[in-house]
Amino acid sequence: MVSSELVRMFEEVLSVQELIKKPLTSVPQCYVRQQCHNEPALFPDETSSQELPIISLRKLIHGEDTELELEKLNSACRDWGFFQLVEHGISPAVLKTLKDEVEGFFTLPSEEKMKYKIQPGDVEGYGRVIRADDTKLDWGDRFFFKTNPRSIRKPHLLPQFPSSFRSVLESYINEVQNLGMRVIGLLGKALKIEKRELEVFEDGIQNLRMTYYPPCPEPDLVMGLSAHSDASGITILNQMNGVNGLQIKKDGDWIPVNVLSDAFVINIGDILEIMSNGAYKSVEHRATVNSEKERISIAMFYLPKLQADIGPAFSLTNPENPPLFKRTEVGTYVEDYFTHKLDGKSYLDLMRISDQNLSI
Ligand SMILES: O=C(O)CCC(=O)C(=O)O
Ligand SMILES: [Fe+2]
Repeated sequence: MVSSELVRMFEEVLSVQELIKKPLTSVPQCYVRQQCHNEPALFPDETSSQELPIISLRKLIHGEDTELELEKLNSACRDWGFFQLVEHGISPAVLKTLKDEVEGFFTLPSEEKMKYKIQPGDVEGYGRVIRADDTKLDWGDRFFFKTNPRSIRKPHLLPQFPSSFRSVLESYINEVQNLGMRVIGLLGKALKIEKRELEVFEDGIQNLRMTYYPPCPEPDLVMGLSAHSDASGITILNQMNGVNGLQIKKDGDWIPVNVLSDAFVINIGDILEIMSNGAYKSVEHRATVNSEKERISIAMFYLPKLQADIGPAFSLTNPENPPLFKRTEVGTYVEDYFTHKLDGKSYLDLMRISDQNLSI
C-alpha cells in the first residue's frame, strides 16, 4: 500500500519530460526498481537468436502461400503470442503524418498537455493513474483514450486536439480498426472458430495509448512500462520513431524485439486467450528505456463491443476440450481490469476456472 504522502509525490511528478528538464545525475527513488535476484537481466543478451515471427498480410490474403502463411500465423500466436505484421496496407502517408503529429503533441508546452490531464476517478487523458498498490513509477508519459465506438469519446479529449492531429488520428483510427477486424478474421480462421462467434468484434471497442519514453540517465534502474499482459482481443503496436525497447517474456526469458521498419507488432490480448480457450497466449511484455534517445509508441487495443459476452468459443470447446475460462460481459471485464495493477497476468488468472471445478 502506498502512503498518502507517496501518492501526493507520485501526482506531483506527473510528467517525466518535465522532470528531465532540470539536469539529473541520478534517478529519483520513486522510479528506481528493486532488481530481485532471480529476475532475468533488464538488458538481456542482445545477440539472442530468438526473433519474433514475421507475417505478411499480403501473403495471408492473396497468392499461393496463403495456407503456409496462415500456419505461420497460427504457430506465432501459440508459441509467442506476438508477431510482426508486414505488408499490412496502412497508408505510409498516414503513418508519416501521424508520427510527426504525435511527436509534435508530446513536445507541446506542459500547460497545453495539462488541458487533457486525467481527471480524478477517470482513466482517460494525459498522465498516469495511481493505484493503491503502486510502489514505483514508470519512466514514460502516457495518453490513453477511447476512440470507438464514437459515442464513448470524451468531448474534452480527441475532439479538442489541434485540428491537424485530430484529422490524421481519424484516418489512423479507421485504418487500424479495419486492419484489426481483418486480423481477427484471420486468427479465427487459423483457430477454426465459427465466423459468427467473431461477430462480437464488429464495431468493437478501440482504445489508444500513446507513450513518450524520455531518455533516462540510469536506464537500467527504471522501467518504461511495467510487465503486463493486455486486456484486449488483439493489440496493434506502432513503434513510430524506430527506437527499440519492447521486450517479450518467452520461456522465462525477456526477449528484446527489434523494430522492423514498416511493421506493426501485433499481440494476442487476454480476451483472445480466453476465446481461444488458451490455445493462443496473451504474453507478458514490458518496455525498457535508454540513455540516448526518446522512444514513442502508439498501441491500439481492439476489443469486442461492450454488450458482448466473452468466454471460450463454443465452437472450440467440448467434453475433451472443456472451457478453461469463465464467461463474463466485456463491460464488466474492462472495468475490473482497470482496477487491477499492471502486474503480469494476474487478472487473466482470476478468469481461469480452477482444476477442481472444470465444467462445460
Ligand atoms: O510501448 C511499448 O512498446 C509497449 C506498449 C504497451 O505494451 C501497451 O501500451 O500496452
Ligand atoms: Fe501492452
